[in-house]
Amino acid sequence: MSNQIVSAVTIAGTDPSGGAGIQADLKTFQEREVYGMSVITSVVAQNTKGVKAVEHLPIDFIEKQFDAVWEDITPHAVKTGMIATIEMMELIAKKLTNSKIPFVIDPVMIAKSGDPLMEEKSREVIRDILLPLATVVTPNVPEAEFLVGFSINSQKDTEKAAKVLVHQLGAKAAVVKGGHLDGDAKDVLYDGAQFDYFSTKRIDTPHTHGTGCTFSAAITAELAKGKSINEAVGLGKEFITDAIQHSLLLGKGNGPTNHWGYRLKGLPNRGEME
Ligand SMILES: Nc1ncnc2c1ncn2[C@@H]1O[C@H](COP(=O)(O)OP(=O)(O)O)[C@@H](O)[C@H]1O
Ligand SMILES: Cc1ncc(COP(=O)(O)O)c(N)n1
Repeated sequence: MSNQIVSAVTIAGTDPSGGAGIQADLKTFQEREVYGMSVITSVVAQNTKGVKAVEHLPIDFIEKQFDAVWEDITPHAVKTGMIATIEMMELIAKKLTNSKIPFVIDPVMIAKSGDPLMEEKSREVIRDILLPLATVVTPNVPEAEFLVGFSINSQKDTEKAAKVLVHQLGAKAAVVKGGHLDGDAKDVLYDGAQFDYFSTKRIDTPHTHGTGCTFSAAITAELAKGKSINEAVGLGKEFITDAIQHSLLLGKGNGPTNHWGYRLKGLPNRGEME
């Protein structure tokens, strides 16, 4: 792929304050040297303090955006973030059923601020019609609990959930993220054959707005380049850790991560520099 421009597309909602959603995904693609494209599902009036309003785009307009990308520039990988309604999920399933490119699903349900980003009745539909198409699904603990139907309180539960996501719900691989558990930030990857663990010390910061979006976008970018699932998750984990470590002191709530944080490796974080 050395002379080829690698591209990826994100299908998701927006964050005008720039830390999550489409904006976080495109910044991440850019930092990973992947040409980023987007299909917007919902326009969200939100910032680091929370969600103020949501407008879903009409389904035929989402389809027009999708077709505008695909008829012109075939992406090397695709990811989904916020997909709020059943109709949006059915559209994406229709479009991606015979797709051969890697497909990362970040099953966004509730923002860190506690605001719902997916209609409750859609949760079973993403599980039933989209998960079987996923190359990698990247739920956080509450999302994984909903998808598998049992609570997750330990590493054993996390491993059990990852197995269910693959063997019963049809994803090729699952990363259950440990951001919401106590202790180290330990993510568990299961690829249908073995477990791999990606763990870092928990960084003591409230500035984690958009961490899930950024992590899954980095994984998508690496899969677009042809990396294996294991390599892509490892690189994604390094990327999100540096982004949290050097998170920006922006906003009045839970601030955004720093998408160029990897360039500051080894340097003091912003808080220490102040
Ligand atoms: N405080 C933290 N310190 C280090 N890593 C974190 C922290 N919070 C989340 N992560 C990591 O960020 C990634 C996204 O996880 P998470 O925040 O759980 O996602 P989501 O945004 O979907 O809730 C995971 O790799 C997780 O381990
Ligand atoms: C459009 C959109 N997609 C995803 C998230 C989740 O990000 P987080 O859980 O960090 O708030 C968000 N806030 N907005």
